[in-house]
Amino acid sequence: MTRRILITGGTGQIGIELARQGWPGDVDLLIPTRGELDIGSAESVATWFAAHDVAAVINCAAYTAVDMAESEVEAAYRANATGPKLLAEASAQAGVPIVHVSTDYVFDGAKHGAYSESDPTAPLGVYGASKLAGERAVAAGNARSLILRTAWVVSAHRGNFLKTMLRAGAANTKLRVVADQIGCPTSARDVAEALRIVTLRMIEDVGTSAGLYHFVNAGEASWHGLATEIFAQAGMMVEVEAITTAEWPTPAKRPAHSRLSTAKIAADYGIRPRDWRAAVRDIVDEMMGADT
Ligand SMILES: NC(=O)C1=CN([C@@H]2O[C@H](COP(=O)(O)OP(=O)(O)OC[C@H]3O[C@@H](n4cnc5c(N)ncnc54)[C@H](OP(=O)(O)O)[C@@H]3O)[C@@H](O)[C@H]2O)C=CC1
Ligand SMILES: Cc1cn([C@H]2C[C@H](O)[C@@H](COP(=O)(O)OP(=O)(O)O[C@H]3O[C@@H](C)C(=O)[C@@H](O)[C@H]3O)O2)c(=O)[nH]c1=O
Ligand SMILES: [Mg+2]
Repeated sequence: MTRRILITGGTGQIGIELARQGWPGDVDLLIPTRGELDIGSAESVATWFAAHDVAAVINCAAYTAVDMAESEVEAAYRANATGPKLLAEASAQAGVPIVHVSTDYVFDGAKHGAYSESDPTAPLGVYGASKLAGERAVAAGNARSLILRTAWVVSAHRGNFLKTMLRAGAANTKLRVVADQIGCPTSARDVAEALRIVTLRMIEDVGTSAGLYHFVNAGEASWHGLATEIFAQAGMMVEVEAITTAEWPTPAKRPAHSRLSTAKIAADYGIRPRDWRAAVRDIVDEMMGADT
């Protein structure tokens, strides 16, 4: 029997990589456009689930514009809190698991070690707060739920810091980038692989570990360190000046230290992420080889 998996956010960074994963032959991915399934609309979600039978849901749809969220509060909560709530309830109703993606921005960044799943959350901005509301709605709405927090996602697709740097570096010989925000740069492809593994386990329901998990690539960097590595890998001569957060004012406050520990997903799922530099190399190669 075919196992159908609903993937929302199929045009986003992680959604695109999920579609490219090597799935078992009996898995059929259903990847509706936002027009076909608007996760923020109760009517759209009800209509879609009435018309389709699925074995699991992976929610990669979200409002991800961190600075714009500060002024577009309703839009952020619609996609990041209402949407996950509706999907959790619809999947629970159908008796199937939901895997939901969340973010390091649920933390305030005051901790100096890596955050574990049991650390208290305290988002600094609207994006993080709306994502935290989404996490809670998913956990409350479906007992068979797994929330995967990731961070600093980069890929050859859509908008992300790596693509911003390559574009800015092509137009400027010198850039200024904050060096006092530390996190874990993470490949969308590697997140997608982790999502594939946990989702198949959730469907099979054998010794399944539901709940909260962190997945990021190994190592840590500042945005300045990430930019420097991107230009080195791309062979671009761009001078990257290290600046402080105060020297780059933005509408949203961002966590200073948001490294995530991956000890739990390693222990429960055997997932051991590679170093972020190897992940960046693959993306730069992909972008230099062909235009995506
Ligand atoms: N980017 C990052 O650095 C990080 C992301 N995350 C989380 O990972 C997940 C995926 O992020 P990423 O792939 O980068 O996101 P993108 O911004 O690349 O893509 C967002 C996706 O969500 C879709 N979408 C937005 N609103 C709706 C809606 N109402 N109904 C249906 N679809 C909608 C978009 O569709 P359309 O093309 O129509 O706009 C798009 O497919 C999100 O949960 C995000 O919070 C976590 C940590 C870091
Ligand atoms: C473009 C640019 C940004 N910056 C700074 C601004 C900011 O502090 C930092 C990162 O900028 P960005 O806006 O690209 O990153 P941001 O959108 O904050 O990235 C976040 O996105 C959401 C969706 C997440 O979930 C997080 O994990 C994280 O990946 O770099 C510079 O210092 N110089 C520059 O030239
Ligand atoms: Mg951004």
